Amino acid sequence: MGYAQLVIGPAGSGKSTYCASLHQHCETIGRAVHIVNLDPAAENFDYPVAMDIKELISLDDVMEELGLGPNGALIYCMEHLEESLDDWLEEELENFAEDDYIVFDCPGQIELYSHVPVFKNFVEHLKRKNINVCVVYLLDSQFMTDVAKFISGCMASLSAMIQLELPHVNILSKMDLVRNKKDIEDYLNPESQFLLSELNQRMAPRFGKLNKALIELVDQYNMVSFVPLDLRKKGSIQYILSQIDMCIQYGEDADVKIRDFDPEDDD
Ligand SMILES: Nc1nc2c(ncn2[C@@H]2O[C@H](COP(=O)(O)OP(=O)(O)OP(=O)(O)O)[C@@H](O)[C@H]2O)c(=O)[nH]1
Ligand SMILES: [Mg+2]
Repeated sequence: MGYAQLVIGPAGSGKSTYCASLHQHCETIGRAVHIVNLDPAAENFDYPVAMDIKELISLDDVMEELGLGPNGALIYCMEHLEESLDDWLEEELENFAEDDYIVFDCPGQIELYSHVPVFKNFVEHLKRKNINVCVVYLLDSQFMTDVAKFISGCMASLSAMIQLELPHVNILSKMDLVRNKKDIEDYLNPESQFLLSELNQRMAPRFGKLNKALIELVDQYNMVSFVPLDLRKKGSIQYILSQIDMCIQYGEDADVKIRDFDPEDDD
């Protein structure tokens, strides 16, 4: 049984920084973790790259050879990854041990998680290899300044959740930049009534029904919860890691093994 985090979220939300911090944290506590770059445009890394999509395909090459713009080229690269799941990915995964913990640092274009099927198939492939995967969705706390942005962030995360059908942890990144912590706290575990009244206050009355429907949707999926990530605080990344570990049952197998040998079970 292997374990993986799929680190996704909008462009610039802090995915690669999170991966680097996670790597550093794991190194400090003596835990093995392997970070994989899945962004064909990424150039600089603050973590050792255990596996790199650029060895399969690079954005620059695609732009140059096919005359595509950056976004079209990215989609092309990711479609190429999708076609290479059974050979390139399969071979690369052979380099990991069966119970390794892998973190995939993904590109930031959100269409990749809403309607392009590459990650859906990527994840299916990991599941077939007996890897427990958790989606780690990063959202920049700088955009959590009002309810409309919050709802739009929730919708983007929700669409990834529905598409990928995986355990899902939402993270509010860059908490060190938040001046007024109180404003953000309202959004970490918000009450639906609070969101609705905020939204109604902000929008023209004719949006009342839409607001209600949106809030109900978010509420029904029970996903309006964010874990704050403040990289200045040591405990922050540790707490997030423990939440994710719980989602993918990391560490639980070890317990089972110990229990198997419990002398009380021996008759
Ligand atoms: N202050 C602060 N800045 C951050 C934090 N995390 C990321 N940043 C900055 O935000 C910018 C984007 O961070 P990245 O980690 O590259 O974001 P990303 O999501 O990997 O971006 P893409 O891969 O391009 O989508 C960089 O300038 C980072 O230094 C944080 O916790 N605090
Ligand atoms: Mg990145």
